[in-house]
Order: sequence, then C-alpha cells, then structure tokens
Amino acid sequence: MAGIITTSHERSLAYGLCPESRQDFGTIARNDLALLIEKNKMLHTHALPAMETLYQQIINTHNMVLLTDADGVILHSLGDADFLEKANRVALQPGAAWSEECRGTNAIGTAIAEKSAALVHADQHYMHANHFLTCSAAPITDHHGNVVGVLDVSGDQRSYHKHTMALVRMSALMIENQLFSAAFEDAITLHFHTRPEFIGTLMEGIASFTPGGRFLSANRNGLFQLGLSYAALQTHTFNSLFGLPVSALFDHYRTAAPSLLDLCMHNGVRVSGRAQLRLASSRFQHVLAAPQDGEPAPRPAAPASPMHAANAARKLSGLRYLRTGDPQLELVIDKVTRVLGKDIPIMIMGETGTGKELLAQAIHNDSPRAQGPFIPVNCASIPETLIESELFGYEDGAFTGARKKGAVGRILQANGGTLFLDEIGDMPYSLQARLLRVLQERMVTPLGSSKSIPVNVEVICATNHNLRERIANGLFREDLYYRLNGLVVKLPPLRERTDLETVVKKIIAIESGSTRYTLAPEMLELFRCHKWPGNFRQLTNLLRTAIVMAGDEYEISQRHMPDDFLDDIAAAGPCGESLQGAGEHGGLLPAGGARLEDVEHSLIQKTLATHGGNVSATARALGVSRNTIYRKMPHLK
Ligand SMILES: Nc1ncnc2c1ncn2[C@@H]1O[C@H](COP(=O)(O)OP(=O)(O)OP(=O)(O)O)[C@@H](O)[C@H]1O
Repeated sequence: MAGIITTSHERSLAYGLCPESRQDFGTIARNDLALLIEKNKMLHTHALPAMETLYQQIINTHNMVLLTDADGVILHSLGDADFLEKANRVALQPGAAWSEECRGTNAIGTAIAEKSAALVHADQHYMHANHFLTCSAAPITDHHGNVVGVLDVSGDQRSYHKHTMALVRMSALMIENQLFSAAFEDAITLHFHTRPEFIGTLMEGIASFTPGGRFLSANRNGLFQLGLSYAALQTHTFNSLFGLPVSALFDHYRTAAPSLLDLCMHNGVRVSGRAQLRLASSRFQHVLAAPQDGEPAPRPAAPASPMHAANAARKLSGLRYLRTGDPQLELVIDKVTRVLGKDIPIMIMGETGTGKELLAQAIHNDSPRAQGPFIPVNCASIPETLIESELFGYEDGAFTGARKKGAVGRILQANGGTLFLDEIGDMPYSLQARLLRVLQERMVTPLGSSKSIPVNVEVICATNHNLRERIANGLFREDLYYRLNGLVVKLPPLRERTDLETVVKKIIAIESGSTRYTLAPEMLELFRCHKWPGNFRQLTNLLRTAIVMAGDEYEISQRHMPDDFLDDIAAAGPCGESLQGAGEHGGLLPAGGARLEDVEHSLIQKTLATHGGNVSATARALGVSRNTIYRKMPHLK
C-alpha cells in the first residue's frame, strides 16, 4: 500500500474510526448547504464550468464529479444516474462530509490532509462500505496557497482508468487559475513559460504584481517555475524576479504590436512572457485598449479599486523593515522619518543595488500618502524619445501613426501619491526644465494639449551618478538639482555596513522561508571581506542559490557557493583581519595573517585529504568544477 495510504489509515485509526462500522450517512440540512455554497461562492462559481467539462470526458463510465469545500463537505455533484444511486447509499452526495475524520481514508479527505492529489482505490478505503469505490481527488488552492476545496472523480472500482487522476489534476488547475485571475483584477499579471507555445495554456506560470512592481502572488505553475515559496517571494519585485523594471513593461506594451517578452528569471532561466496590465484606474486603460495583432482586446477591467494594489504593496515594506542596526542606515532612516509628509523632496544617493527603490517605497508606505499610488520611473531605461510622453502624457491625436489614443503620463498617475524618479541623472537635459516647471507650478500639460492639469505629488529621486559633476559638465540643470535635493541621503554600500550578519540572517530567513538555515561562521568572514559590487541584489541572489545548494544540510558553507563568487574572492587577494577571526571560529583558515588564496588552498587540501586525493570527489564536495580544483592547486596538474 502506498505510503500516503498507510499514513492515512494510521490517522483514521487515531480518529477512533472502525473499518467495519456503519457510516454516518447524514448530510447537512438543505438551508445549511445553501449557506455553505454561498460562503464558497467564488469556488462554486469558478468550479462549475470545469466540472461540466470534466464530466463530459467521463460520461457513461459509472463515475461522478464532486466538488467539496475545504473541510470535505460536498457542495456539488454531477454523475451518471445509475452510479449516483449507488453513491447515495454511502452518502457521496451534496451536504455530506468526506473528511478523514468522518470517513477515514478516502480520496477527498486524504487530499485535504496531505494537501496533494490522492488516488484511493477499492480496499485502500478505510471503511469497508467504501471498498466498491475508486476515487481520484486533487486539492484546489487559492492565491495564498491555502486549500479552499477539492475536486474529485469517484466511480465503481471496476471502472478505474489510469488517466482519471491526470484529468482531475488538470481540471483543479483550471479552477485555481480562474480563482487566481478573479483575485487579481487590479494588478499587473505576467503569464510566462520557458516554452512560448505554452503561454495561454494550463501549463503557464502566472504571477501578479502591484502597479509599483511588488510581488503579490503566483499560481501553482508560477511558483514551480520561480522555484521559491510564497514566503520567500514576498520581498520580491517584478524587477528582482524577471530582471526588468515595471516601467520597461509599460514601454513594451505601448508599442503598436508588442511581441512576447524575453525575460531572464532570478535563477538565470530564460522565459517568454505576456503581461496583462489589468489595472482598474483610467491610468492604464489606453494600454489595455490597444489590442495585439490578431488577438481580441483584453476584457475590461473590474470597477475601479485604486486602493487595492496600493494596500497590498504597503503591507510589504515600511521603514521599520529596513532597520537592521547599521548606524549609517539608522541615520538615513531617522532623517527621512523627520521629513515624512512635510513636502520636502528627498534625493537618495547610492550605488546600484543598495536598496534605493526599496527605501523610496518604504518612505511612501510610511508617509501620509501611503493610500495613494507609488509610481516608479526609471529615467535610464526609457528611451529618450519616449520619456517626455511617458512622464507628461499626451492628448488624443497628439501623434500621427499607431499611438493615436491619449495617455495619462506617470506624473499624473502619481497624483495624490509619490513619484519615484530613479536614475534622475539620466533625465534628458531638454526635459529637465519641463520637469522643474511641473514641480514648481504643480501643473502638468500633456503633449498636444493646451490645458494644464493640477497635480499633487511627492517626489523622491535616486541616482548613483555624482550630480554635481554632471552639473559641471553641463549635463544636469543646477536649478532642478536644488529643487530636488531638499533632503539628500546616502545609502551605504554593503561593504561598509556593520550589520552584515543581521542582514544575511534576514535574507536567509526570507529566501528560505524557514529559520533553520544558518551561514557558517567562516563564510560570514569571507562575506565581510568581499566588495559586493552588486550590493543587496548580489547578496540576495547568492544566498538564494546557496540555500538551494545546501538543501537539507541547513548550514550554508563555502561548498554551497557558486564558482564565480569563490573566484572573485580569490582574485581579491588578502582578506584582512576578519579572516583570522574566521580561523578561530571555523578551523578552516590558517591562523595568522591569512590570505584568501591560502584559505582556499587550505580548504581544498583538507577536502582532498578527506577524499583520499580524489579530485572529482573533492570538487563535488566543494560544489566547484574539477577544473577549478586543478586551477587552484597547480601541483595537481
Ligand atoms: N535592506 C534590504 N534587505 C533585503 N533586501 C534588500 C534590501 N535592500 C535592497 N534589497 C534587495 O536588493 C535588490 C535591489 O534593491 P533596489 O532595487 O531597491 O536597489 P537600487 O539601489 O534601487 O538598485 P538600482 O540602482 O540598480 O536600481 C532588490 O531585490 C531588493 O529587494
């Protein structure tokens, strides 16, 4: 008997059920069933079409299709009349509860208990009375990953067919995707797959994001392709998962016939994608209104609920979330906290990946404007020819050619909220005067319009250029610079942060979705020596990979690190005093003024010794290639 059945029988026994006992054939009252269906209205509504389709596949095979709620109470059934009669005798009918607690091992109850599909055939049922059945059930989960119901096909055990389980799984997936779409009427939704022909099919991954690009949720195949848990995905953005700012997504969909997107996921896997910008407010309707070649126009968005996405994003980060003990960062947070809601423009300086956008979002989330939109604009990623219409919008007929409809610019989209101008140093010089006028007069005039529209936005800018240098070189307007830099804060690069250990712990916990993983002390010392040119972006990606490599080992060590990272560390040369500390902790490093190269040699030698000089085994143990070992230990060549 399969493991899942044995475990289920043990549970059934523990519930005090007796296999020979007569079943409780009771069903809940008609009114209570109606109430239950009302309570599960979304599930019921979206499941019925899939149940009909499924039933068409199995009609006249002495089978029935059943839908239950999360507790295994049957909400609806469809079946062949002769089998329905038989099924009624064991209360396989609406209103009856089929949890394991009530009926012992059975496909519905076991699928709920195991949170996975279950096939329970003939005498695998705990109750003898159910031995005449063969049942295939798959749980239906919502966009939080919670089981909200079960889809089941039950029939006479003599009618068993091995394809039934696959059909049930596919139908459950269909229902889940319907529920997912209904839950995110007001969001950016990406449909993606490594194979473009799978987009639009049941196999596609779907992920939803707020207008600002924060991750909201993903369907079952989306989670599988992204390779991360719900918990781990909560800190992600469209950019961190697919390597593209949402602003670039909008650009793509403003072209007359947008092609499929070619995206590189965080794990390096390339996927094709099609986005739907299903945002209710008028700000994106023009994007939605333009159908793609040969495709019907997307269905109209639901009634406006502009708070929905903003609220979801706000829950995900605030300034408190960023405090991890570094004094430079504490100062930054103290400073920005003082100006929250004071209409003082904030300019964030910092190297790439230091968290400038995250800080801007956190400032917005903690500000009195949190209910309003947070609109990021990456001035470097929008082509110079498009940035003007992008920012200021344009009137109907402002252009000849494909883009005839008017569009609301990003500045107006941010009305009542925050406009985040990332890479402001790359703003074309010719536009800087126009932006300055908007900030001073608080009015926007779309291209091709003679009307000015009042606008109320808080502006946060970010740059990793030295703007004073750009002013000196005639690339940036001094007057705009002074208008934007009400409060200038500088985010420290990771190599200067004193809270690296806390940061690492936090990222590991978020990425793994568990508290079990730790970083080996000697690794932390190596991290302290590293320059981290990609800052948080690099550290997060590295730890994400290392967690996967560590699997169920839970202590992340050098052999879980990618080769190129170890190569960078080796190439960086002497590692400084912290390495000596590491020697005391981990016994990995030679005592005294160790050099990184020495550390590596020592590790490789020890591992070689452990594996009797076998280079392949050593390479495997250290998670590097054999070539790396040969390269680093020339005497082996
Ligand atoms: N304090 C932090 N804790 C955890 N992750 C962080 C932190 N700061 C930034 N990150 C992560 O690092 C990545 C880069 O962050 P972000 O986009 O805010 O940086 P940036 O400075 O705006 O980068 P760029 O200049 O390249 O646009 C994101 O995935 C973000 O979630």
